[in-house]
Amino acid sequence: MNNDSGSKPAVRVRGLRRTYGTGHDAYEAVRGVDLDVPAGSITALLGTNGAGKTSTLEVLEGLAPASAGEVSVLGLHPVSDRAEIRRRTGVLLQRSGFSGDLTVRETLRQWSGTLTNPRPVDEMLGLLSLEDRADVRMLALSGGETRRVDLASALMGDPELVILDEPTTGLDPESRREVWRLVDGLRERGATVLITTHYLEEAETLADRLEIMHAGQIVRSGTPTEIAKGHPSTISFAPRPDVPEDLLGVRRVIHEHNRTTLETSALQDSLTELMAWAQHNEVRLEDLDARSPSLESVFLAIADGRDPDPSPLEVGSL
Ligand SMILES: Nc1ncnc2c1ncn2[C@@H]1O[C@H](COP(=O)(O)OP(=O)(O)OP(=O)(O)O)[C@@H](O)[C@H]1O
Repeated sequence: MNNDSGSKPAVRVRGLRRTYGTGHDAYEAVRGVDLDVPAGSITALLGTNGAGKTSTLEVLEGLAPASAGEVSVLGLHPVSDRAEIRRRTGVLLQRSGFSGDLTVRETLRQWSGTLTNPRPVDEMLGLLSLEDRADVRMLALSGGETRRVDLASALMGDPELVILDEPTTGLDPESRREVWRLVDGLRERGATVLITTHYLEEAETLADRLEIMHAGQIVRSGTPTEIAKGHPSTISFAPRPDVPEDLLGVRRVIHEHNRTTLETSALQDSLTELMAWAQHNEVRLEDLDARSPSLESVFLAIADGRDPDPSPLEVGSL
């Protein structure tokens, strides 16, 4: 693979805006996105439904023009240099564009004919565990199998940059893990990967960097640990309306119908005091759970508007 992008980001986006429709019907789906995808990294673009991830990717892929802003992909312009970018990039769209009449092998063979330096069809069939489906027509495949053919075609040209829009949606847990191994392997080959996903575990497992998008903007950037840092840890148990609210480190006590949750900035201190209170009052805390801040808690806070700092934040640079 010829990765000559040096230390420059493989993808650089500044002030990207994208509007659908015009006049009264205009809707701005992307509202000033800045994004760097470092060369050789796996970067995950995460977001709530309708956050603008696909709308952003479509501009990078040269499928749609930006309303405003600057975009460079492998140092090139997504529209005017589209042919060159396509040669060096593997793209997995959300929807497959292959005809249903051809078999899997015929589909990949046909696709292979459009590439400059394709990896062998049989190698791709093996890589995606599709050998025993090779002679089945595309229309007879399951959703997960179709997704794997799409992925095989995206990776066949041994691309420098791989853009994967929800690569594991519709896959069972085992196939999902296979795809993770495959994506991880791309990093070892020196490729740059930009992936969108709804699965937080996927983003945490795979990505070097996360970009969290909400309502058309990037609201958090950094490694999973950096992003979770600063968010509260939680201690929760079966409902206890009598639990003291002034335990060391506790910022907030949430009483829900089936659970009491303490948010704390000092997990061990709060837990120690809670246990002392429980012992002193002979209280048994049923279904006790204590956890450090997770990407999930940050994501949920963003999704339901509880994000303590909704302004764009470059956590990684702190
Ligand atoms: N062709 C279109 N015309 C008008 N609005 C659109 C169009 N395509 C997308 N949108 C709107 O733009 C917003 C962003 O959509 P987009 O598909 O980019 O989000 P997403 O982050 O990829 O969402 P999801 O995770 O649900 O796939 C949504 O509110 C969507 O309804």
